[in-house]
Amino acid sequence: MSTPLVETQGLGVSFGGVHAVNSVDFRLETGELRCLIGPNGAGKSSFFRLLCGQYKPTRGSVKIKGQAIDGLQSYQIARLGLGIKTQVPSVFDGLSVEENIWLSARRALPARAAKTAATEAMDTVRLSAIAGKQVGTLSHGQRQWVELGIVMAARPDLILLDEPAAGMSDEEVVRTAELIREANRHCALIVVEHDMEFIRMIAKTVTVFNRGTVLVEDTVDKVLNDERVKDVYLGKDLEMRD
Ligand SMILES: Nc1ncnc2c1ncn2[C@@H]1O[C@H](COP(=O)(O)OP(=O)(O)OP(=O)(O)O)[C@@H](O)[C@H]1O
Repeated sequence: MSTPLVETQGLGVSFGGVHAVNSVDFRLETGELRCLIGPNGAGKSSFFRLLCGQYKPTRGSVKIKGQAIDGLQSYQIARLGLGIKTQVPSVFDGLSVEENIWLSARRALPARAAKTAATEAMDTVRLSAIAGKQVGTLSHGQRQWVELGIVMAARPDLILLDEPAAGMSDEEVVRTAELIREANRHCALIVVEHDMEFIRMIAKTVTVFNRGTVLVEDTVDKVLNDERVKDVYLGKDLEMRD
């Protein structure tokens, strides 16, 4: 079997008596698109933070491309090919969409490769029509897409997205789903999201967290019909769009 892009074994982090993440064995292949769901407090954000080195594990390990990341700083983990939209290093409101995306590419790559990567990222997020617009003047949805373009421009192998559809209109959600599928032609993604309809639009495999552990991992249809999943969401609406 080939080396997975991400692999965790027995991964856990605790805060006092709270086991935010507990004994998680997780595997993501190169180029995969995976959604993480789970009720509030299930451990999804903590798991993300462990993957990018923001939290140090209390137990277990995280490997990216076969390399253990313990002891590495976040910037060193980013150099392994990890892009995180919630941590877009710098979005300059006074610069244009294109300038922001180009700067991100140039920070990560030599000049020639940066030009290609920036052009590709602009294509992926379909913002050519507003390439010259100042980012500070954009709508919430457009800004999210610019941020995705900024992450894409650095040519990561894996992007972590935390609730990319939050606060968006139905139309923006559909477009965001399309952009994520497009981004997935270039790299793997792990997406944490509460909006189940959005998950249906993008997901193949879904990992369900509950109380810090992986409850189920399966196709989106099987997961959404799984009695155990329905149980953990009991009393909380599975957020469905009409
Ligand atoms: N830095 C921290 N200090 C103390 N407790 C924490 C910390 N980070 C997470 N926790 C606790 O760990 C548990 C899991 O939290 P986490 O934010 O990872 O869940 P989540 O699935 O992302 O929830 P949500 O969907 O509400 O964002 C919660 O009980 C939370 O209070």
